[in-house]
Amino acid sequence: MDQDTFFHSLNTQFQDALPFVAYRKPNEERIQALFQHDDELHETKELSESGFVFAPFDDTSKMILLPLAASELIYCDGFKSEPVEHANSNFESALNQKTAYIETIQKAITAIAETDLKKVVLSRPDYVVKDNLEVFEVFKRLLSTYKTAFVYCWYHPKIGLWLGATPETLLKTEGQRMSTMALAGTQVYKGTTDVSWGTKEEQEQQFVTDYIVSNLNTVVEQVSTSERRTVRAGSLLHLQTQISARLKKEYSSLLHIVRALHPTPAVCGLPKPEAKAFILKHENYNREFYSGFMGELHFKTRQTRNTNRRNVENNVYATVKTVSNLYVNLRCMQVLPNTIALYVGGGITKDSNPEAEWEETVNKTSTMKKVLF
Ligand SMILES: C=C(O[C@H]1C=CC=C(C(=O)O)[C@@H]1O)C(=O)O
Repeated sequence: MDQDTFFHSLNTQFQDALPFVAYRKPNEERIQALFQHDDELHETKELSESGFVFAPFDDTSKMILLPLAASELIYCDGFKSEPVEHANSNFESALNQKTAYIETIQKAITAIAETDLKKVVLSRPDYVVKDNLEVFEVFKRLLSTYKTAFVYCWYHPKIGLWLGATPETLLKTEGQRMSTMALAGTQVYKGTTDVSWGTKEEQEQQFVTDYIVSNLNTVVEQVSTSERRTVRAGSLLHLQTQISARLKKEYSSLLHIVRALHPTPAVCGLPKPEAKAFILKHENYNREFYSGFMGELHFKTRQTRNTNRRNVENNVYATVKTVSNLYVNLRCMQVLPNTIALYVGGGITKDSNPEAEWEETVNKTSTMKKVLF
């Protein structure tokens, strides 16, 4: 489908107040959209259905599903990126937001010194006042600006409207293979990925890798980890380790694996229960879908393989694979009446400097502010 028809269909679905998601996976050309036929709110408890899941941070709250069986799937292959002028990224944050955030960071540093807590990811909403947001123009700007991210626009009339461009994969599964990543540590991109990292960032990222590997050990086998490398996410850099493994037969349900991972110490902390309790007690707002996860559940992909060049017709083997692609909902915004809520956070450890942690969240808001106008 061409770009104009694709965006026209999205607009019609939105005007009709019907649920949809439009998204592009990292480094891919194709934008896909799932249009649900009615406005029913579907929930998934087991992650066993085919469709698009949108799950909150709090793993005791409802995971929303746009079921493939109740939706139409459309594609756009020829999206033309447009140069984006990033003029308006300097929206000011209220001063009292800063004071409150720094106080919470200080409480976290004290808790880390005095209890078993080793790392906690604190976050905050940042509000931008804006009337009549041109949602699909913002979505196009996200698509044009963040090619290596998972870029999405998700809507359900009974839940709300979210957009984002996240650098973090939660989980990919294809048949018996799975992969994930440990992403943490942040610095501003200054023209090169050849940078050095402080001990705080290296330790923070190592916590995430160790946690993922040890938690996965119960549900997978043959775990392998890549070298740690620096990756770019828009105007920021992070440390990343890729982790892959084979699913154990008895644990190959997606829910088992997601439970072993989500919420990872990249968005929650360590130990997980203590970090989560700290967040729920001290953050003073509801994260909802920020730092939750989202993506394709059990999509069937058909792969053809040619085994004999001479007799093509009789030797094309088609295998149908079931794949799931889930991403952590970071660098995202929620569109509210006359206001946009941007959500940003960062990992706090014993070595955190509160002022620098505040600055890190300010830098993270720029991912979204750059595409607002
Ligand atoms: C929690 C966020 O980022 C996570 C992912 C990468 C680096 C992070 C950090 O440096 O703290 C965070 O763990 C966010 O962007 O809101």
